[in-house]
Amino acid sequence: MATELTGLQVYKFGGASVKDASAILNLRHIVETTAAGRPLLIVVSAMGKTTNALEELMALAYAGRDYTAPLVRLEAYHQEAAHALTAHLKPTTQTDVQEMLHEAFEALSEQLAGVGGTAGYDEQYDQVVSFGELLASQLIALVLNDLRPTRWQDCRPLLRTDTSWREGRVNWTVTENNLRTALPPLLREGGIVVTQGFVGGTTKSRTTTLGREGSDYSAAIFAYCLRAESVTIWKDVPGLLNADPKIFPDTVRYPEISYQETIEMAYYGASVIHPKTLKPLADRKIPLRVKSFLDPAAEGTLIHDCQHPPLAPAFIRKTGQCLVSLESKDFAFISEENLEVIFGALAQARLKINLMQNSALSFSVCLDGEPTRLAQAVAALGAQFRVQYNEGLTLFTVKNYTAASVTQLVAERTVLLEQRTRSTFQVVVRE
Ligand SMILES: Nc1ncnc2c1ncn2[C@@H]1O[C@H](COP(=O)(O)OP(=O)(O)O)[C@@H](O)[C@H]1O
Ligand SMILES: N[C@@H](CC(=O)OP(=O)(O)O)C(=O)O
Repeated sequence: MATELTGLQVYKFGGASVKDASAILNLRHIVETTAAGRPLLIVVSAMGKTTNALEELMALAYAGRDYTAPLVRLEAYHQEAAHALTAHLKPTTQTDVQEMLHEAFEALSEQLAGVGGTAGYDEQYDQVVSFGELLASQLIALVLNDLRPTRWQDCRPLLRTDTSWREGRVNWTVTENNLRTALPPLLREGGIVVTQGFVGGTTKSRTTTLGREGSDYSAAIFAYCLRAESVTIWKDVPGLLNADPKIFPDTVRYPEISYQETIEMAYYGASVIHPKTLKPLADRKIPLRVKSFLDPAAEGTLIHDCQHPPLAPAFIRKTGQCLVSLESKDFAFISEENLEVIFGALAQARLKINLMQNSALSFSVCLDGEPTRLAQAVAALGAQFRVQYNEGLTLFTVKNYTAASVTQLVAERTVLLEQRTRSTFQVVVRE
């Protein structure tokens, strides 16, 4: 029976914020100083680059190659963090951490040893790659339990997805019902629950993942289903900026921004927030804060249902793009019938269109350059169309562009395709 829970905060900590012992102690400090006495659900990602390491292990195991060295490295990385935490934990917690790591790595070794056989690659990938979040969430639950009663919750029996391996689609009805039954009793009276981002489970108790960088989305799923008061995602940046500071100099922070603007930025590729995160939050008008785990007292960005004056132009860079041009072999115009065939083949290959443009005889699409999927689409279209493509390109999008921002962007870059609406400028370039 579902019971109401009021005042729930959801905190999401990504890989960078839990990458080592000092990051985990910083997380504990944030919880201690910002969430005292309130029900708190913490969603965590795998530590640092663990998901990449697990992907590598999976690929080696599947290819029947030796994966001992990277597995030892991954265990040593987690052990190093546990070791550095020792002085900060109660003796019983230290023992619990050691036992947890031992059991988790035994289970991972067993899983890797069983890779192969009849199940497909993607299904087995999910069983292996989910370990990062399972490990990190258990470690953090133990560390926080020294501070305040904290429960670790395996999200797999609760967050129900279908069997779209590596991109599990959420069954919202079942998930909402499960979460609203299981979590409120654990969260009442200031309790903390720590669970995993990125991970879900099927009806048959198989593990699924929600797509790379999907932990932000997990936080939104939990918040939506539990009708949270707010979500905070803790990042290594001061908030949502008008561009990635690792790529663009002189960025500015948006103190406040609407769901709609943010959804568009995420859609165009602003990697700070997973694109699926905003819709569930907007549907229930749950505010999303982006805050810096390096400066938790700073204001950050508030994303919510609001009106605001025009924002400073936002620059978004998406690398690894492929520009495909299709021309009908019989010189026929690009017609609706042709487009139906083209879109059908792209959808079949699960390729995502980032930009498209048509002229009388040719149709161009800019896609994420996923080689296997691209080859599948090209093979399907090759009989009917002359297919040409350029790989290794970059798609820039400028939202709320000005003439000066566009001039600056295209200067000294080879432009292959350009498009603009009243608010958005997009250009495919070779850098
Ligand atoms: N518009 C933007 N504003 C802020 N950060 C951005 C933006 N676009 C891209 N980023 C990048 O997003 C990174 C944070 O996101 P991410 O690495 O996914 O965090 P985590 O994995 O810790 O959740 C920042 O370090 C920054 O380089
Ligand atoms: N660990 C997963 C999920 C995730 O969202 O991670 P992060 O929050 O560090 O982006 C990944 O790397 O894809």
